[in-house]
Amino acid sequence: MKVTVVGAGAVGASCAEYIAIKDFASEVVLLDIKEGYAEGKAMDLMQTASLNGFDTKITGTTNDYSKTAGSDIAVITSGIPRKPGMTREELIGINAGIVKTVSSSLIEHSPNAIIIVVSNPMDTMTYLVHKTTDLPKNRIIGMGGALDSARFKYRLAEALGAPISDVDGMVIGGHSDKGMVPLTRLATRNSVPVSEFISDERLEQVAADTKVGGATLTGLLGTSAWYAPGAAVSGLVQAIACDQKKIFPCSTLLEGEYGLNDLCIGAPVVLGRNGIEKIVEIELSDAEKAKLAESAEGVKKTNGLLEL
Ligand SMILES: NC(=O)c1ccc[n+]([C@@H]2O[C@H](COP(=O)([O-])OP(=O)(O)OC[C@H]3O[C@@H](n4cnc5c(N)ncnc54)[C@H](O)[C@@H]3O)[C@@H](O)[C@H]2O)c1
Ligand SMILES: O=C(O)C[C@H](O)C(=O)O
Repeated sequence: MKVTVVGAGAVGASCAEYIAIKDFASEVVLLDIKEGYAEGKAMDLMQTASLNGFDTKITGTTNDYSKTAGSDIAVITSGIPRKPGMTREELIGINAGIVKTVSSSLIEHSPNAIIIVVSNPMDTMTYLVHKTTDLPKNRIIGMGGALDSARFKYRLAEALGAPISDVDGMVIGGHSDKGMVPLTRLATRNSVPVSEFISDERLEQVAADTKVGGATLTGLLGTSAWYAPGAAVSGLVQAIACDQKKIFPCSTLLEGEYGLNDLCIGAPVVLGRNGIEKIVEIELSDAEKAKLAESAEGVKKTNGLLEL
């Protein structure tokens, strides 16, 4: 199993590290446009192999896509991150050009690869890959919901005073400060609805904190987060590589599901060796449907800024 990660910056390197530590891939290729950077990150990571006990071979290259040839999975993290006070949508001007070039170079050398898009604004970048390549929809996956759901579970555990392993929950919708839809109604603590333990007001606060999870970290760090994003990407890569058939909320092209069309937005999907093997349609309440429709409007507005 060969995995390429384009962008050896904060998220790309974190994702490569988690993939290697889980030891399911034979090879991870890091590619960056900055001279020597991916090679340096790869060497540093390889020097953790004996310490962390993995055999995955990590190599780096400066923009040489021939080194990525034959990849089974390719992750796109290249692009600029936001700074405090910015929205993800403001990154579209620079990142759209990068994602378009990178996806075309990746596919040229790895025509069978499954592409995972991470660069922001992620739902729009995922849509851009659909619009500018001829890959089938199951092989284009946007990562956002897996991360947002991990943040939701963190906030839920905090509010409940419970261990995170006791908590389950999912965030669907757009990966944006306003567009996320944390499904509070369906969140559970060991199969019991969380509303049995905390007030509606506290649950609303959990949802609000989840939605600004990325912005909160950007304010603290001066740039956006990388550990949880990297771990979330590695989870998707592992589900595909190991044909796990796990459900994650991912940005996927909707063609009528949830009453939505012609956009990529977060919805639960089954991930296996063929990428997105099924879009799972869960019964939403009227309030949840309205929030998802509003989120979709926001994503479509950003998609409208693309020069297609
Ligand atoms: N979808 C998500 O949940 C999520 C989570 C975190 C970050 N992000 C996004 O991921 C992107 C990367 O974030 P980061 O913190 O790793 O940024 P970073 O600046 O640390 O790394 C980005 C890397 O991309 C490289 N790069 C730029 N143009 C390139 C090109 N054409 N080809 C190859 N490499 C190129 C840069 O040299 C840099 O090393 C940002 O757009 C950020 O907003 C998304
Ligand atoms: O917040 C950001 O800009 C990066 C990423 O989308 C995140 O949620 O951490």
